[in-house]
Amino acid sequence: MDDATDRSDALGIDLAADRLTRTSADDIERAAEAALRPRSLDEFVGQHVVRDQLSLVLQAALGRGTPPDHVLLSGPPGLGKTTLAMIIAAELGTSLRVTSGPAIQHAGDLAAVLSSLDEGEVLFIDEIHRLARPAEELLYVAMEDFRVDVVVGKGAGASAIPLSLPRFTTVGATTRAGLLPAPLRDRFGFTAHLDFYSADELERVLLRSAGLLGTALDAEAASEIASRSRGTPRIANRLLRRVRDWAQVRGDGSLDLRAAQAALEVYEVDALGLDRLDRSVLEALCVRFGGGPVGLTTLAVTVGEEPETVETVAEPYLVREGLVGRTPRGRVATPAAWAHLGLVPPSAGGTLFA
Ligand SMILES: Nc1ncnc2c1ncn2[C@@H]1O[C@H](COP(=O)(O)OP(=O)(O)OP(=O)(O)O)[C@@H](O)[C@H]1O
Repeated sequence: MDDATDRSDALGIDLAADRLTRTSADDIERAAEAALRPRSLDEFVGQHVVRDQLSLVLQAALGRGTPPDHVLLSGPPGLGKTTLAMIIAAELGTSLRVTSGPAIQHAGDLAAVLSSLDEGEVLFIDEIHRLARPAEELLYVAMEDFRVDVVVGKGAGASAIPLSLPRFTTVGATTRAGLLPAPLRDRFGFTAHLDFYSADELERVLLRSAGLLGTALDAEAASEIASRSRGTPRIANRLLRRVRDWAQVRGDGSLDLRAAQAALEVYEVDALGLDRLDRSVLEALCVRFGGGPVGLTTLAVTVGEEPETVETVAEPYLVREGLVGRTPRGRVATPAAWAHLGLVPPSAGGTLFA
């Protein structure tokens, strides 16, 4: 049994269910991530307000001996929503069942998951905004009344047989809270939004991860990687693994500033931490559309991505860094975007290199 499986088992995670929703390449990446996941609220770095609020919710529930209210976690990818769901189950001393909106094609799929839950379990629904409407409606009733209505037969002769469920806690995760219908949102007693991490917090994530990987990361290297991790622990951990590769293959094994800078150059992570997708979006905005405004769909087609990927993966960080603005007429490049690409905005003399 590998370390990741070991840790997952320790948290009672239903890996088999998780695998149903993942490709094998994702599995490998997730196994590497799993080994670095914090396992308790105390180990979870940053997000102080969310941690404090959640800790209260969990302690109160434990004190009462009843499952806590349903929890909704929103925020960009890689900020710790899945990790928090696992921590919630671990802190409650119960097991976690994992599924996702796209994995549930029909209401019957969800009914099957719900009816297999044990008392007090945590049901994690990743990408909950992508649940099909009939499944969503079934979930309303399950979350509120701990009941599913199993429909038997078709057409006029169909009837609903109520099936009561054990009390459980839903933890929903979404990168797009705005897409959740109000009736579903209202059924979560606690909602939290995870924000990008500061460089200091990411340094702590990195030093902790390096310790778990059994490597010594020096302070300068930690600071360099943190500043190029787009405020995201998943990216910080991924870059750390790439720096470790570089140090092992091309360096002398030390995870120092030289190794960090050289590896980040090989992997085309620029000074702001922008990756290829971020830069394609900026370049399309500035070079192709003269700085905008341009609609999300057009922008996504230009960079060869789904609009949802551009909107949830690239855009939040570009907006936060002040490189892209969102206006009612579409996305616009800010002066900082032109400067970052080394270009001069058209009003200042055309899309020439500065
Ligand atoms: N607060 C944190 N402290 C330490 N490590 C963290 C923290 N948050 C996330 N991580 C690390 O980042 C990785 C990604 O986190 P996680 O899978 O929970 O993100 P997510 O928000 O669920 O992403 P997605 O929306 O893509 O599913 C985890 O493996 C974990 O090691």
